[in-house]
Amino acid sequence: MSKILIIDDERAIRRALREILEFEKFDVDEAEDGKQGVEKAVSEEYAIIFCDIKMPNMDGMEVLDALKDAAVESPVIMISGHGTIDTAVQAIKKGAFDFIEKPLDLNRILVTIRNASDRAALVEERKVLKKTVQRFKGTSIIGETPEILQIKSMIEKVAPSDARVLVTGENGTGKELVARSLHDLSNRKDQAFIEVNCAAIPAELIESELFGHEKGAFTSAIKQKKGKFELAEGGTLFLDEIGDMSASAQAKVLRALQENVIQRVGGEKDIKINTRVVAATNKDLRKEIEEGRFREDLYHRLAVILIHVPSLNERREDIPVLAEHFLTMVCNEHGISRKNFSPDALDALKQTDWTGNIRELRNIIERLVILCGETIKGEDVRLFSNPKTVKN
Ligand SMILES: Nc1ncnc2c1ncn2[C@@H]1O[C@H](COP(=O)(O)OP(=O)(O)OP(=O)(O)O)[C@@H](O)[C@H]1O
Repeated sequence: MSKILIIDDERAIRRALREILEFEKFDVDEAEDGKQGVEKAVSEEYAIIFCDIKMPNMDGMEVLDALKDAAVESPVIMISGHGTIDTAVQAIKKGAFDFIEKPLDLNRILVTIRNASDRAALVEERKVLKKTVQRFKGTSIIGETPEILQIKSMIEKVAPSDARVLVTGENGTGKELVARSLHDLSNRKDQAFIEVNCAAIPAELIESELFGHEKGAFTSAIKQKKGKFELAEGGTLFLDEIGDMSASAQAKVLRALQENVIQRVGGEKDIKINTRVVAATNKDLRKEIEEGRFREDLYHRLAVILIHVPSLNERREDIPVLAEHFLTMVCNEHGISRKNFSPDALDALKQTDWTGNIRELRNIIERLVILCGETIKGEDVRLFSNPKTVKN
């Protein structure tokens, strides 16, 4: 239920407004002077604020200024008496949403509330968009160790070419982030980036997933479907966990890469494709080849450029900058003011054994943000990260 704040020194006005608003199923809060009103508006989020213009000590205009300084975004509706209409007009110029006049008119109040609610919904939408943009921005590759700087420079060099790239590294090291950066910095950036997790799709479905199928190709193929190679036309196809692909799918992917054509399952027509392939694996593909599980010819087609992402334990110097980055990101996502790390918290994070790499670091920071106070301390890290993994 939306909450509305009434700031007015006159109890009778507060009571009358409250009755109207509660009848309309709003949750109502009151403040009997400007100072108390500002305090409430800063500490709690209100859908709408009603504020009297003429009040002793802090008047409505001063309240408006204070709310603006505190970046309170709730629409403010001024309550104006006979002598204050001019001031009410000034208030609108200053950013108040609207004003109502005493004596209170039910219809006028309801119309104003409806308009303000629409505005509040827009403000909310803008906040969500802002967070999404921040999250998206947060996907740039963070790190300053020589290993990461080398990866970034490699991405910049390789991205604009159409060369295929094989990204290797343990789970959670940032392989997908590398693949996305390659796409974002390429001439294909305005076309699709399509991801296929080869390990997550059952062997019997992977071919249809990658190449599509014709109607009737198999029992459940009730209509024709395009595969990911076609959907990524002009863009980038990211084949994640390629080391888990079945032998028969490997043979078909090889043909697609050699000839730049595919055939849908159950189809006979060759379809030309212009799709850049970036693949990733946490497996040692050389070993997979030796043991007969991965085709060497496919390996050479995929690994024109090799980018290896080191584990987080191999680049502990990046932990503070990554931790600060995730702290900002997580606080924004949760809509709370930014917390901070004490120096010993950063030391404790640096000493932790990160078997799950950056994904695990991000998760632990989210846990710390939710569970700890304003300043996250070393003892918090030891308590809330997996205790067995902290090195002494
Ligand atoms: N250098 C980095 N800077 C900022 N964020 C990163 C970095 N590396 C990884 N991340 C973040 O860590 C998480 C895991 O990264 P990503 O999914 O790219 O790893 P992955 O190696 O592809 O994992 P998996 O092998 O399990 O698929 C993501 O949220 C990603 O945005």
